[in-house]
This record gives sequence, C-alpha cells and structure tokens, in this order.
Amino acid sequence: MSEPLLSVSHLRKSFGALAVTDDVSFNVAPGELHAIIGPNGAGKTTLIHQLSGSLASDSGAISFAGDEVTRLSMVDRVRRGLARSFQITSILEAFTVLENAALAVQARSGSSFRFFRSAAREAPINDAAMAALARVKLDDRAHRRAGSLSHGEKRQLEIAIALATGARLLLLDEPLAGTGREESAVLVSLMRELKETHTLVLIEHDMDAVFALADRVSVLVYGQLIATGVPEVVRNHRDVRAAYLGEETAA
Ligand SMILES: Nc1ncnc2c1ncn2[C@@H]1O[C@H](COP(=O)(O)OP(=O)(O)OP(=O)(O)O)[C@@H](O)[C@H]1O
Repeated sequence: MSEPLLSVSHLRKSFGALAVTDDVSFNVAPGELHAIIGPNGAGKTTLIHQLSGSLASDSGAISFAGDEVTRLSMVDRVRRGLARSFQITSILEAFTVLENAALAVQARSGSSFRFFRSAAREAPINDAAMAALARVKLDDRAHRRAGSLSHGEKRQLEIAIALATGARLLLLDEPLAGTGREESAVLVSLMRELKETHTLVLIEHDMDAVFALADRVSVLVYGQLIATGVPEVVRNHRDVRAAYLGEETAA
C-alpha cells in the first residue's frame, strides 16, 4: 500500500469523564474513500472536528501528507489541503453561489476576507470558483442567491466551498443528512466522481451510500474503532453486527 495521505494515531478527546474518541488509529491512502460509520453518539463528528482542527485533541497524532498537523490551526490545515465540508450554516445565504465559492478560493490564497464581494469579479478567483462549482454541478446556479438553493444544492455548495480551498482530502460530515431520494442520488454520484481526483473521509448514516461508495469502512462505537476493512468484511464482522443490532446496517 502507498504511503497514507492521512494517518491518525492513538487520538483521544474527552469531555469531562466521557471519552468521546478513545485511542483511535487509522490510515487513509491517497485516492481512497474511507467511510466512518457508527451508532448515534459514537464520536464521529468529534473525530472530524479533531481532524479538521476545529477541536484540539487531548493526545495522539494526526499526520497529513507526511507532516504532523496535530497542533496546527484549522486554517493551516486547509492551506495544506485538508478541508472539511462545512455545514450549511456557514453558507452566506445573502451572497451568490459564486461569491460563496470565491471566498473559499480567496481564503486559500491567504488574502483578506474584507473585499470578497469583489473577489468574484477577479478573473483568477472567479475561474477557480467556477471550476469548483462545475465539479458539483452548480455552475448554472452561480449567480443565484445561495439562500435560494434547495437543501441538496446547499450540500453541493458546501462541497464546492471545500474544493475551492484547494483541498486534496475532503472531510465530509453526513452530506446526505436531510436530503430526499433524488437529492441523495445526485450527491452519491457527485462523490463517486470526486473519488477520481480526491481523497475522501466520509461520515454517513446512509448505509446504502456508504457500502456503494467506500473503499474501506471504519466502525466507531463508544469512541473506539472496532473494525476497519473493505465493505464486505466490515458488513459481516461479528462485533459490527452486534453494535448495530436493531439498526439498518446489520440487515
Ligand atoms: N462539546 C461537547 N461537550 C460535551 N459533550 C459532547 C460535546 N460534543 C459532543 N459531546 C458528546 O460526545 C458524544 C459523541 O458525540 P458526537 O456528536 O461526536 O457523536 P456522533 O457519532 O457524531 O453522533 P451522531 O451520529 O448522532 O451525529 C455524545 O455523547 C455527545 O453528547
């Protein structure tokens, strides 16, 4: 196997007495789509926060592209190419879809946020922002107000914003949450296309999507990874089936 792009080793985070991530170790190879699944409250979102840098880890190490990034800020991790797809709440609804993507391009170049309304009018920024929108099939919505997008389109825009930062590895936290069947199909096919060019870490409750897309799956239960492997092995893993008893994946 090639050198991992992301390497997580013995990562921990507690809130008070609650160990929310507890000695978590796994690797993600370049080009891999690695899904992290687990029952509600298992610690998946906390783990993504630790990987993105929005939450400091108590102990353990995170390496990205061969460099340790454990103590780096979120902005520094984004500049190195490790970006989280931010939640809808971070979309600026009053601005156009293009302006939202342009802001992310501008953040990558390190220039000030203050003039971002005009950023979309600067050719290099505009071109990069339009390219990110085209990747998520939102280029025809570029000049619409972001607030006017459907729920599924907003999730596409979140991914475009992460792409526009120049990310090599995208951390996607439940991109299908709250989407309808058609929206979800659009996002699944989008992720399949993104796999061609990007490394993805995907947290998702939709097991059909996970097992259709993932190269490998890790299972988090009460903060601990109980299994990592290719989908078929994980699906049939005894501990995984036990952890999910009564939940959809064991079906
Ligand atoms: N800031 C915090 N302070 C205290 N407890 C927290 C905090 N953030 C998360 N927790 C607790 O940590 C546990 C794991 O939460 P987390 O959101 O990471 O789980 P999850 O696997 O993403 O859950 P879900 O699938 O429901 O989104 C939960 O018990 C939660 O209440």
